[in-house]
Amino acid sequence: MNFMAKNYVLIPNVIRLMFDNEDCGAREDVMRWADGYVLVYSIVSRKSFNLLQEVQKKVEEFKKGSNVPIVILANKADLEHMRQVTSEEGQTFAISLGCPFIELSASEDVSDVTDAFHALCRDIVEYKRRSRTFFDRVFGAFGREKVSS
Ligand SMILES: Nc1nc2c(ncn2[C@@H]2O[C@H](COP(=O)(O)OP(=O)(O)OP(=O)(O)O)[C@@H](O)[C@H]2O)c(=O)[nH]1
Repeated sequence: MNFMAKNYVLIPNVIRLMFDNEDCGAREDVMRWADGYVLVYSIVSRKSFNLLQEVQKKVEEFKKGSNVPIVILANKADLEHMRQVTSEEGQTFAISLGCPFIELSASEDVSDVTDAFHALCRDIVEYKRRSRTFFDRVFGAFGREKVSS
């Protein structure tokens, strides 16, 4: 998936991390360099929702409270009869982080998943634009001119 916006072409490198246990060891470097995160839990698993909150704390720790882009995905919405986590709980969590919340069924409509990644890409572009420093803006452009000449 390519995502273009003004001065950026974003080529997402999607790495799937599973947090089924407490050991984050080898994944820590990946979590550190990521530009954004899609955090997924299953509405039929209270455990996955609880774990997600732990993962979010790790993200905050690695990114030093920099409000890095996150999208919360609540998967398996087709299994309503087995639901363990209410939509409100997911929504409240997302609101507390100030990030988008999408409840979906990956098995019923994959386009919702694509939309979620697009939303994240848009947030990453905006985040990078906002976090460019004065020196990046002035000398970044100057540096590029030198390289291309
Ligand atoms: N009904 C339903 N099943 C799903 C959905 N998304 C994934 N699954 C199924 O859940 C199972 C696990 O999917 P995986 O993609 O392996 O995900 P995982 O992270 O290993 O998740 P879990 O095994 O559920 O902890 C597979 O059988 C998928 O087909 C969904 O939206 N609805």
